[in-house]
Amino acid sequence: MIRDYKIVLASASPRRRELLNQISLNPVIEPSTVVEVITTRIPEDAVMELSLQKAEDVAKHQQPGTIVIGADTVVAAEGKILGKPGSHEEAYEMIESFQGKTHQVFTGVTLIYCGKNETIVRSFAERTDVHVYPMTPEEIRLYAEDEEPMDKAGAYGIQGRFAAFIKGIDGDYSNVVGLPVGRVYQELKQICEQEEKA
Ligand SMILES: Cc1cn([C@H]2C[C@H](O)[C@@H](COP(=O)(O)OP(=O)(O)OP(=O)(O)O)O2)c(=O)[nH]c1=O
Repeated sequence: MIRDYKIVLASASPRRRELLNQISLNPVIEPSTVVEVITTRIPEDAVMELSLQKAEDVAKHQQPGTIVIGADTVVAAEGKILGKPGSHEEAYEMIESFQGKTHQVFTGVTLIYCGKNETIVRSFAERTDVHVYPMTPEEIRLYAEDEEPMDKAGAYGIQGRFAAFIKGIDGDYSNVVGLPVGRVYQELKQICEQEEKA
């Protein structure tokens, strides 16, 4: 059973911890300090790559019987991969580029099971399409000036004030907030089943 394992979340994101708490998992928080390196322009591959780097960094010093979760979220709009904005001006540009349109949010997740004699590594990526209402320059300015966009990929929080501009989504909501918890649970279950059979 999943609750027999120690779960470590290799992320400083409070949203990811809350999403795991929502499904009754209470991970130990150990954010990774790895320097993130992307070697691809394909968003699915980039987020899996980054999630693997974060999970591997934290898995190095775990006891047997631990499962480490690493994750990374980006927004893809008009062929560009957008992470967190570096300034309020950059937040404005990001939001301006996808107001009145549809963009994609990708979250990559890597699960590493540290066993006595073996290690199991599973990486996957989830995509959610997000449709945004047209916004006036004033609405964009007011939102981009706020602190809410500054620690979020694509410079918005669907769970926050930006909900006023969300027309709809196709895919998993929790994936946009930073962790596709349904998929994470299903993958964790498979690791536990694999380990219990061994
Ligand atoms: C698009 C979107 C992103 N986000 C957040 C999820 C992630 O926390 C963040 C993307 O940054 P990440 O680099 O994926 O994660 P992080 O820096 O918060 O944490 P760590 O590197 O330690 O794992 O953006 C929202 O909260 N709401 C949204 O609508």
